[in-house]
Amino acid sequence: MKIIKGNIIFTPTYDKFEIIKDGYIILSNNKIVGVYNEIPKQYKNYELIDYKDKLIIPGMNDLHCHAPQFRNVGIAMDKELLPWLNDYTFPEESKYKDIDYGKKMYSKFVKEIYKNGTTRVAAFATIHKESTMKLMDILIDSGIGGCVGKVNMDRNSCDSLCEYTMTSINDTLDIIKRYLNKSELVKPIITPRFVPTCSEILLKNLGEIAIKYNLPVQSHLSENIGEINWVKELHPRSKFYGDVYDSYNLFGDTPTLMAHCVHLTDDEINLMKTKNVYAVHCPTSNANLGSGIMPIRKLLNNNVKIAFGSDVSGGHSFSIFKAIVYAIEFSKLIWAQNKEYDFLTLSEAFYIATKGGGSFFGNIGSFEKDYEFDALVIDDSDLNFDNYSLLERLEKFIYLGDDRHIYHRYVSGKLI
Ligand SMILES: O=c1[nH]c(=O)c2nc[nH]c2[nH]1
Repeated sequence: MKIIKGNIIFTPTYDKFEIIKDGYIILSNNKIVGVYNEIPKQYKNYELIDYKDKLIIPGMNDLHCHAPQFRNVGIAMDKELLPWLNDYTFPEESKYKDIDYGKKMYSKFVKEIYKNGTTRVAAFATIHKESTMKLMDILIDSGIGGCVGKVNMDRNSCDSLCEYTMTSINDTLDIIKRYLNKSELVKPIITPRFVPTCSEILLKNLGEIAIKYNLPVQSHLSENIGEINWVKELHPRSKFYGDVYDSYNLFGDTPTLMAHCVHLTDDEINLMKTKNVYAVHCPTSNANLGSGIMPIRKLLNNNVKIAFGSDVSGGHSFSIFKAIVYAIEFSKLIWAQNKEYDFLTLSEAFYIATKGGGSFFGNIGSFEKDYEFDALVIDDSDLNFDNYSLLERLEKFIYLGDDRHIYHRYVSGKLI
């Protein structure tokens, strides 16, 4: 048992912050027993870690990013999705055939997400088996939790990234066998890159593997109009983009993340809701690649699960705090044009970054009883120069802070 003391802030629900000044979080192993104003008598003698006036908040969950695009973060944003993939992204990802390059760049990537307060991540690797396993090992060593996908693509890619279908399937199976039980915190995830780069036979096999091993799925959905039209051409009988994944058991038959979701049809939204498919909102990427703005209020009104993704390197920031800010700002731009859709509040965005995204991994992202203790300790002393309330301090840190304000990071009860 352990006791953590400080100014505790979290969002059990979308609509409100729970704030406990000088409060106590009681931990039993990696899980939360409760949050209290005073230490209950029976716990008085346990070890206490006193963070004094610092803020203690849940860790950030990044539910969509591309680790092998590390080199390209902050550059090469002058094109829309499909030419951007061909001209900048695929050439960079091809380099991960070289395991030493993979090791070097994946180490930098993991350091960067660690710095920015990400405690759980869902990451795309590349098609390359050896480099993908390196990324998994580096993540395991870092203490950050999450899942990593070997990317599958066997058509419509450059030669260096176009796999033989059977190689794609066998390499995926090999990684699953090696990593399914290697770590409690880092697991494999089935990762068809997106419909245009996956043949039907590949999609069919990946759906079967996901179900057989009960593995989650991650991919891209309805990000860009050119991409959506291409999917229509490739699959003329499908009702909408997500219907292609659905027909191969890759749309909610196991827990599923679909990144972007900018241009969804109403039927697609309904299916996402019915099958509990997460829409992963990647606001900076959607802006940088000119894809559009995810209609977040419409999705929330339709009870679709939402998480945030940094989507590096379409996105230029590793910080999920920045995703919170951009998501709020973009929702205000939509609201300014159409008052039918209320903008996102701070508590809603904070909930999405913590408990919303965390729910993909289990009881993660809140300080309620039985949640795993994933947390950030924030030292905002240089931002806290007047009589700000605790909520104002959090807001100021979210808008103005950076990794230098993150004093400690916990994942599943362990200081990392
Ligand atoms: O933003 C994106 N980044 C990618 O790497 C990608 N691949 C397919 N679709 C994609 N969208």
